[in-house]
Amino acid sequence: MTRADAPLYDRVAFIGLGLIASSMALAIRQFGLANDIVGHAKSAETRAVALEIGLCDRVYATAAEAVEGADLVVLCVPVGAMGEIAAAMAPHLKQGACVTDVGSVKQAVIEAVAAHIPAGVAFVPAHPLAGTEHSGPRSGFATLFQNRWCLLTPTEASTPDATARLRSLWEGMGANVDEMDAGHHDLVLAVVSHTPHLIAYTMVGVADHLRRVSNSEVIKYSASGFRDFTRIAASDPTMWRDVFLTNKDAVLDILGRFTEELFVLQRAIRMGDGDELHAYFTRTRAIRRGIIEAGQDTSAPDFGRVAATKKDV
Ligand SMILES: NC(=O)c1ccc[n+]([C@@H]2O[C@H](COP(=O)([O-])OP(=O)(O)OC[C@H]3O[C@@H](n4cnc5c(N)ncnc54)[C@H](O)[C@@H]3O)[C@@H](O)[C@H]2O)c1
Ligand SMILES: O=C(O)C(=O)C[C@]1(C(=O)O)C=C[C@@H](O)C=C1
Repeated sequence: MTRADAPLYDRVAFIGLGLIASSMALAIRQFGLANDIVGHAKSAETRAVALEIGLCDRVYATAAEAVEGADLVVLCVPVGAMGEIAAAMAPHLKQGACVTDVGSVKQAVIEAVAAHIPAGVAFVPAHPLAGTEHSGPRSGFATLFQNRWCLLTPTEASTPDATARLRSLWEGMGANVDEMDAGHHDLVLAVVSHTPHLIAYTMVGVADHLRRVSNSEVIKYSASGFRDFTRIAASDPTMWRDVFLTNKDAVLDILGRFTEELFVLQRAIRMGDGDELHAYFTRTRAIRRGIIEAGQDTSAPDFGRVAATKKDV
């Protein structure tokens, strides 16, 4: 990636200075996508870190102060906190500004935020499909979004100009951008991200109940599959609590289907039905290969890897 010919925004304001905001701030600086970066974090310690490591030019103790004069406002807080923040900052937004967010769930964010957006301000929800299990201002890195998807779910308050500019920002940070309906987004993410996280949390919980996570055996022998589950299960508890509370219907739908599939495999194992198991695993292997052939970044140890055979990784 090279620097942009001209910055896309004069001032960008980040509300919440964790993994996604810090990665965006670093990428925006590296690729010259904005002139001025400001931020709001609740904690004085986070604000101090953001200045110390050069994420922000200025930091503010309130969202209202941070958004004053900003051309782009990026909400980077857990999904459950978006509505409260939107209400507090709304009267201070500049005319002509664009508000976006990076929440992992889209319908709930739109419901919580859209009503607060004043006339003359655009609102373009977004979701980068990139992350790690780490949190906070020191966890970001400028290459997080390279060759990853960012999904935009435009609303009635998304003007074509604001949407096109935001698309350019994500492309400028290395992402591939698609647009889709928020409800469809939430269903797709329930399949590819939310339910897999729940399964990882559950599997680590099972091992914990067996009292073998903290003692030597599980740690010592968890070289591959289980270790990937523990990475995922180390993700931020607040963020994921909010994801499950706000994408409830889609997750419960996919979880129901997951349970049915699990019973199919459970029955095959009980009945000694090797053909069923082999056919099933052949289908899942093909999915992994399809992802690789489609050129998706599989560098992070992810669910595709858990579902693949050892020969593939
Ligand atoms: N971590 C991921 O893998 C990932 C990927 C894509 C999108 N997201 C989404 O991005 C958003 C941010 O996630 P993150 O990983 O950067 O989290 P993070 O925990 O690293 O950072 C979140 C920040 O928000 C702050 N915050 C929480 N409530 C707040 C409030 N009421 N007012 C002000 N600040 C508040 C926290 O103090 C923290 O600094 C979430 O909505 C999440 O769903 C996360
Ligand atoms: O790689 C990880 O650690 C992630 O969990 C990232 C991941 C995902 O791929 O499911 C998690 C949540 C997001 O909303 C987007 C991306």
